[in-house]
Amino acid sequence: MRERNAECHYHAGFRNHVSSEALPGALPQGQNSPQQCPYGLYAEQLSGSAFTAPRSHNLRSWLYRIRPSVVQGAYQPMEMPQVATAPLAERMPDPNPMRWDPIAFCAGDFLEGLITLAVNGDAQAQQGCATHLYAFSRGMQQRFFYNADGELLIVPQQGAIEVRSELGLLEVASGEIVVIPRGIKFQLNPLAGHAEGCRGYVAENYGAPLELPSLGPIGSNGLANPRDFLAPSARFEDEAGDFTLVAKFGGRFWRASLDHSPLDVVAWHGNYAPYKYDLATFNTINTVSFDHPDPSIFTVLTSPSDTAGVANLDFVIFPPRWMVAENTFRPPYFHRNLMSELMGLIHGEYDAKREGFRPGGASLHNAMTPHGPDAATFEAASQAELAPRYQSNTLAFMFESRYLFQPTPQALSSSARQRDYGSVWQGLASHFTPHTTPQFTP
Ligand SMILES: O=C(O)Cc1cc(O)ccc1O
Ligand SMILES: [Fe+2]
Repeated sequence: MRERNAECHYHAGFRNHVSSEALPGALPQGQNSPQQCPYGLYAEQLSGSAFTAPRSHNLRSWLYRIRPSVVQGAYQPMEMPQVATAPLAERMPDPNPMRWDPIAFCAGDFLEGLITLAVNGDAQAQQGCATHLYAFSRGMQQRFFYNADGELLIVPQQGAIEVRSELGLLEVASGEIVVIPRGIKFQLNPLAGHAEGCRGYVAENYGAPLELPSLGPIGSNGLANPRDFLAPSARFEDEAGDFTLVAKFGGRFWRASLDHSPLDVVAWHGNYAPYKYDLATFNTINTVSFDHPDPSIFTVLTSPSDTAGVANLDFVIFPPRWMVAENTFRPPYFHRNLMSELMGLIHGEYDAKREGFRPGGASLHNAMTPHGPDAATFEAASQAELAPRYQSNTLAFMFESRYLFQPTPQALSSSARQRDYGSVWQGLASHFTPHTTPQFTP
């Protein structure tokens, strides 16, 4: 039976090896594939890495389920035209800075409310990512989904969601994130009481699974601490009916019929599972002397590429924090970077932009495109009194990648696009005074 309002139970720790059972004794002891599993369950291994990946990166879970996943109809192609995959048919990345207002809510479910903003890399080469926006208002009902093209990093901006997954239930509010690994079947619904609409951002990571960044000289604690990541406990549905399993595979959507709920895993063990994380638990580190450090100090999770230190995808946040830097222009500096930056705002205001960057909106600054504080921010921060100040009412984030983001045709032509975005810097006048004597402050 479906347990609608069951409590969520979590296992704490990043990518821990978890043993979880919804019925006592459902996990086989001492081995993975006994001749007969407890309760008449089927054993099925789900691997998220090559079998031969180094142990530190080896990901797999053993699922003990009512029916094995092979019990399903044939896959048929289906249309989902608003969701795109890299590479796009026409390759023409654009160096212009771009910004979008929040998109409108659709009356449908999570999949119908998903729109691709920009993509990079090549999904089949397992490089790069897609960035999507979602805005939906109803549950997936009889539909379930898995993504063979990448793992999903979901950033709710408005409205709490529930993720009913094969490995258990996660409830995720705005200010939290959830990561659903490649291949895991799930259903994403508004959490009860959030039917007014759910909106947020998704990074579909084609590359190496997200991991915690190394801390270098910071030491053994700080930034996102492993204990704050939560994986769900086993929880199953033994339900017959007409269900549809939607798969994203090779850049296309497919559907297969099912006569039972695919969320029928009674017990599991392993280290391949969805997880959630509350961004408020991020241990923010910043200067206590002068200057504005690079935003890599705010990295929550990173998907490394084959080149050390050059990420396939970084997930970076700009959380509430104390600003204490002395004799410093405190907001983000003007810059041109190798890495390409796609930003979103969960709530409040972002300190580089006075107006126009709205919660639920997005901005894009591709490699080497100049950007930074808008003219109003520059003028105000150049004159501001530099007392210690708590920067509250803010939670922005960045999907940062070594690969150029290419907006989709629908993002380029969208009415949500702010076509005059570049004008936010054009009021920056010359203040050059060549005939005065500079005042150096040590
Ligand atoms: O462009 C941005 O707003 C992101 C950003 C923030 C920051 O503090 C320094 C560099 C940077 O790219
Ligand atoms: Fe930037």
